[in-house]
Amino acid sequence: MSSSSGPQPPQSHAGPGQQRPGSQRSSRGGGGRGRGRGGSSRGANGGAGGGPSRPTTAYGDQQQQTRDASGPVRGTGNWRGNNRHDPRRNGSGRPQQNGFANAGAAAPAPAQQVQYQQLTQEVSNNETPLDVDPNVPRVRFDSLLAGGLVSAATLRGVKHEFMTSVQAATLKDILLGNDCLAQAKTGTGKTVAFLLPSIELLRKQGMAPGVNILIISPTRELAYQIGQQAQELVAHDHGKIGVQVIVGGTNMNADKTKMRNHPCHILVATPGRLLDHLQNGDLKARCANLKALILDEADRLLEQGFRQDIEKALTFLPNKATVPRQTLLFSATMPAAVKQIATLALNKNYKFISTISEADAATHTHVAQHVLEAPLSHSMATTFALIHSLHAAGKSKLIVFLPTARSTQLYCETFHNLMSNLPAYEIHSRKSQSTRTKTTEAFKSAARGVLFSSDVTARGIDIPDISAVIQTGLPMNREQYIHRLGRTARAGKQGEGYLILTPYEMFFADRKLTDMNLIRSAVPNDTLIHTQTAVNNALQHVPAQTKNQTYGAWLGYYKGYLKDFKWSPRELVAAANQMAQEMGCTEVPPMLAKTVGKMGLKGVPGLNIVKFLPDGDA
Ligand SMILES: Nc1ncnc2c1ncn2[C@@H]1O[C@H](COP(=O)(O)OP(=O)(O)OP(=O)(O)O)[C@@H](O)[C@H]1O
Repeated sequence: MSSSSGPQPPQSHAGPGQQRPGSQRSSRGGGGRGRGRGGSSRGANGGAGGGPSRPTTAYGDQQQQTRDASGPVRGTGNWRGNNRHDPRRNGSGRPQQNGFANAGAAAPAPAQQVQYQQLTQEVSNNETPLDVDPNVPRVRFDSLLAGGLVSAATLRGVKHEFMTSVQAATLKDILLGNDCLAQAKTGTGKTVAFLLPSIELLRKQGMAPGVNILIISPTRELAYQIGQQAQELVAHDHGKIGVQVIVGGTNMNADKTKMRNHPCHILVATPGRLLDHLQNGDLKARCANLKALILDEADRLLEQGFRQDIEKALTFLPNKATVPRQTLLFSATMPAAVKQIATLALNKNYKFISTISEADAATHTHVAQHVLEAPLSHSMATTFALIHSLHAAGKSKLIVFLPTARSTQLYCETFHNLMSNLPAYEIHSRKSQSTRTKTTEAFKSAARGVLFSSDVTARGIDIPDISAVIQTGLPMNREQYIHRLGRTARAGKQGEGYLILTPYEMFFADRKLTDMNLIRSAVPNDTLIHTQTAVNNALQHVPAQTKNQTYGAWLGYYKGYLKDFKWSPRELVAAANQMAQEMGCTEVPPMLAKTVGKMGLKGVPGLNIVKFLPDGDA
């Protein structure tokens, strides 16, 4: 391996004086192709440099107390492996051409770091009951009946006592039939906000044959969840109002049979499957009397990637001039660019309703948000050390978001080999839909565990009692960061957020999240050292196929950030090769020429281009 050109395929990484897998190797996971990135939200260049954070004694103290409570961390049955080395000794920064990280980059100033324990204390004293404005009297659901706004039949399905801000703020406009663009923070009850009055209108106006309300969701999991909530709201009607869900990854003929044989007044769909049915089934005819169109997570649906499907789907719906319909767009985030194109679906005189004032923070103020800077070689160890610390502190229902399906798989498989006392769950687009559904349901009802997830659960998913959300690697954009964070601290509950970035990814925290009051934190050095060695050992049991796929996906994802990182393609490949080495790959993972071509990396030195991939690597 030359120090100027990166590891040359197909040589082994372990040269003279270099580390062998499982000795002093360190690890981290990578990314892969994300589905459509929001160009507008991408950060400007900068922020590279920096290095591993200095350990905070305070976090260490907390860890110490944890140890006192739960036995010694080092050598406990929770962690496997006993090699020792200092994971920080390689430092971090730009990838060297030999694939090893730079040493000794600057650490963040200690003043920026915060005592972890003190922080949780402060937060728990600062309870915030749901998204409620203290200046506005809370509205009881049953008062809507007295006021003649909502019928007893509709209210019978509601299981809550008081309305949330967004439910109160949007009710009248929706009941009046106005088009609405509504924005409210994550976990504040937007689903009931659009379902309840829409169902009430359905009752008041009478149901027409076919689909009356069409709801579009960007993910399958969210579609099922909305379907469930709609079902709950109409359950006492004993099937008079039919609710159905159609999503990709399932049998289309089964959808058709169900729509033919059972009532389908409210249809929840993901964009691709919806379009398929509109183009290739009889759904267009079924929508002939459509009264309401609802886009949940509207900003995501109007972003590149989904927008074309939505635009196309709209062309199959009845002309609004002949069949008037109401359109509702809901989301926690509403970038200006989306507001501009919202008229694509909305009437010109639509109402914009937001329960987030301009001065208000985009996220819940009762959610402490931490940023941990860790070189790529220690991202995984930092993540797992953090999980361990949180678990030891009794915060044991966690979600870890990763940039790609493959890195999600790598983290989960490694975690399986590492922590035996906390169940791990894995969800991403490479899993079958039935597995995804089962995993979501199992994790929803679990008392504790770690869900490793790609962005398929980033938006809308309502999992009770998530103690903390960890985001490792670069989120697709600011909005996605907010939605992922929003999986915790829902419905007024407490929660914490952690963002683990490499020094060159720090531009995202520094430029895109300036208003979030991120707290610089660090995992204590001794915990990190211990975890790193355990991770190295655990990685030896992860199949080469997972590592190879993680490598390819990482290149695909981070290729889009070269400008932000101020990297050349060669530096990108060098960083990927370094990652492969640290994962314990014995050679640079193979890639097909056509894949490399699609990524725009043709001719970049350091890649291992092969004619055929090993079995199963595709
Ligand atoms: N009026 C209410 N009072 C108390 N809890 C409520 C109320 N309305 C909804 N909830 C609960 O709040 C939680 C979050 O609701 P929901 O999933 O609709 O939030 P959301 O605003 O759509 O979140 P996201 O932006 O993440 O999609 C759910 O568990 C729901 O049952």
